[in-house]
Amino acid sequence: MSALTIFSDKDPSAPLWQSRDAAAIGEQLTAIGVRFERWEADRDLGVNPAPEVVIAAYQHAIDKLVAEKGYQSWDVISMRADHPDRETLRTKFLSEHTHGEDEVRFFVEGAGLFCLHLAGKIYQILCEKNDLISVPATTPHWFDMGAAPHFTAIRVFDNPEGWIAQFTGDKIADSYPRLER
Ligand SMILES: CSCCC(=O)/C(O)=C/O
Ligand SMILES: [Fe+2]
Ligand code: NI
Repeated sequence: MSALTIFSDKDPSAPLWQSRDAAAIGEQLTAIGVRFERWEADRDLGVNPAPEVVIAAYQHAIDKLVAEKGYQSWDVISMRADHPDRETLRTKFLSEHTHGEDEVRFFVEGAGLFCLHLAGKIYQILCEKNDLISVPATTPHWFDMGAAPHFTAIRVFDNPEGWIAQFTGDKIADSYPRLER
């Protein structure tokens, strides 16, 4: 079940607010300009699907996003507990960063923790299968896939090159809870 936990960005010791209720989560995230919706990730992908398989299975969802917002490229990120690059990638995404475009992700398997740093608060969003999230461009954030990652997400970009990030150099992520799994 997806979840949202909000902290002050000055105090990681106790959450200010927490919920697993979809409507309540949606309300909080809409208030800060984050799109969060439950879509249907109902296609059978088999075990460890290749990116082409994921794209083909969810072309209808990609087409919908492209028609809505004119996105220009997309890819698939899939991580498993035995992936040889899991630690390197976990460390990279755990560094606070921004993008010059909205961060649009559709989770079609597993889960990951998005952490947004905005308006003096940290919004930790546990995204799970079926969740579509769009984080506004320039929002400082980090992402935790956990020590034993298991997720597949479609990433949709507003530029032909794909994933481009600017790291803020802020070590704030080190003080906040990580994905517990
Ligand atoms: C579920 S996609 C996570 C990796 C990524 O693309 C990103 O920008 C994290 O912040
Ligand atoms: Fe990001
Ligand atoms: Ni799975």
